[in-house]
Amino acid sequence: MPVIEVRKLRKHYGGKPAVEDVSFTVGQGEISGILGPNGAGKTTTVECLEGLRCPDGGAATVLGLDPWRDTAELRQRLGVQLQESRLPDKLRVGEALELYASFYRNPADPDVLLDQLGLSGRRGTAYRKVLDELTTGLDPRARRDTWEVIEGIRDRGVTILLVTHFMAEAERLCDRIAVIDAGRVVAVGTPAGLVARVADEQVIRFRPSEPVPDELFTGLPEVRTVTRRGGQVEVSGVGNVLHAVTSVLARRGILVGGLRVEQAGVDDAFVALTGRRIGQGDHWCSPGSPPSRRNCSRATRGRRSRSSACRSRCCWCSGCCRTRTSRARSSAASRRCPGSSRRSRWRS
Ligand SMILES: Nc1ncnc2c1ncn2[C@@H]1O[C@H](COP(=O)(O)OP(=O)(O)OP(=O)(O)O)[C@@H](O)[C@H]1O
Repeated sequence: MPVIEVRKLRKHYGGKPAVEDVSFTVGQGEISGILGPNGAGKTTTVECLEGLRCPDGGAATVLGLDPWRDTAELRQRLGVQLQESRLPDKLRVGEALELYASFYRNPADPDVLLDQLGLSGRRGTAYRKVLDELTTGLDPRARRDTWEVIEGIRDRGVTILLVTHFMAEAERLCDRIAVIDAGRVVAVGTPAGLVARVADEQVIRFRPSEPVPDELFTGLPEVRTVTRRGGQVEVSGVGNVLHAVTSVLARRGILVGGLRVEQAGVDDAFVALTGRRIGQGDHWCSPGSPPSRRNCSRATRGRRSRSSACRSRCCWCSGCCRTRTSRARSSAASRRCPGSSRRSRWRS
């Protein structure tokens, strides 16, 4: 039996669809990824699985439990890395662990956790100080360390649902990926399986010596998509697309710099499946890089404050199942969930 089963999940906010038709399963001990651009419905889907939101339609079970009806039981068995969270700044690391341990009938051993996270000896340190230091140090190596922690948890038999914008992260960690766009699952598969769908595709990247209109390439039968990143043009296509593109440029006397030809990866599969690249108007950070003005595209970029959405996404939550509780709380109207016998104070 799958650990997570989602069937035709639907959730609207004020009549506007956030999740229209989401179905996927996650097996025991898998790391399963949910990948999609901003507003795709990832958070809403995960919040339904955590029992934070009541779906308007469809069904979801986690460990055979209904997240909305069996919330108390489910929370004894579910760990969630929230997208944002707050603790008193001066709470000590040991106290924070004891606080969280007090929520569970069979909590994890704090000493083992401290050891696994390289925080032995920090039990008496204020948690904010530890987080600041960790965040500053979350360089590509720290990111890989975090990936190893996640893999270690999986190796102990824990099932992980991971919401991420990082293609490299999804490719490295996930056994399977559900690609969500506009509230619908557009593909489910292994990273290799998704790439295989566009396996015959090549991506050509170059900087032209002068501006070139998209139409120069979109009219070629070999070309599938044309996208731009700054002055760089990316043309994806099949067959002898390299010859077709370079020929059309040569005929116009346009020189190219930084020419690179790549086989398709997961991000190319994403483009092929959704028709757009994560990063076009989305909050997008380069894999393996700490958040910075260069690689964070939202208004929060460049800010280093603790409350920065950019930082919380990039550093702390991109690798983990996460949700946006603040939004859930603020939008919370008391209402009855269809099929539920309980009334909630703050869920919507
Ligand atoms: N509480 C809410 N009230 C109204 N609309 C909401 C609420 N929460 C989400 N939405 C809308 O629902 C849609 C899906 O949002 P959701 O946060 O689930 O997507 P997402 O894929 O997680 O996006 P992101 O990557 O930005 O977190 C978006 O259009 C969003 O604006």
